[in-house]
Amino acid sequence: MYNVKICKTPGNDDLSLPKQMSAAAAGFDLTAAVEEAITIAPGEWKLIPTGISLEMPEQLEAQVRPRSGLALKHGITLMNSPGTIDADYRGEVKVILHNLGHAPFIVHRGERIAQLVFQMLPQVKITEVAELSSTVRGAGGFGHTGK
Ligand SMILES: O=c1ccn([C@H]2C[C@H](O)[C@@H](COP(=O)(O)OP(=O)(O)OP(=O)(O)O)O2)c(=O)[nH]1
Ligand SMILES: [Mg+2]
Repeated sequence: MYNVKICKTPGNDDLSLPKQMSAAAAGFDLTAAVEEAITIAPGEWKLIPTGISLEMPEQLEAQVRPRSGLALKHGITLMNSPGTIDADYRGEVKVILHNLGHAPFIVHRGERIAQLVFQMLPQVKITEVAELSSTVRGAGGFGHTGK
């Protein structure tokens, strides 16, 4: 169990903290901290504040992921899905909502717009070498094994 601290950004005391909607939900739903409802036209994307900032242990990252219901019903996804929240980021978590649907999408204050999933990060050190080991796959990729 990891302890993650959450701070509400000023003016957002009325909003709920990121919340799991079932006992073992992977995601903590994020709410829109827009002052007034805003509209995202079809094809447009907008940066939406969530009203929180985080402090998590360095072994973790947080991913911001779309909600499947909004994707299925309204074509709403995230421009950079999954968004990456670094453990040393102390700013407000924001979400780049992208309307791939055919109708304008209205974001209301307090609406659940995305979800935060915490992940373990392996510690990695990068080393430059002249050559890599050979494998059967080699450089084959991008569908080279067929459909
Ligand atoms: O969907 C997102 C993605 C990022 N961030 C914040 C947290 C993250 O730690 C920081 C930087 O994100 P990223 O590394 O993806 O963006 P960048 O374009 O590389 O910016 P930077 O140069 O600040 O790292 O922005 C969000 O709030 N929401
Ligand atoms: Mg970066």
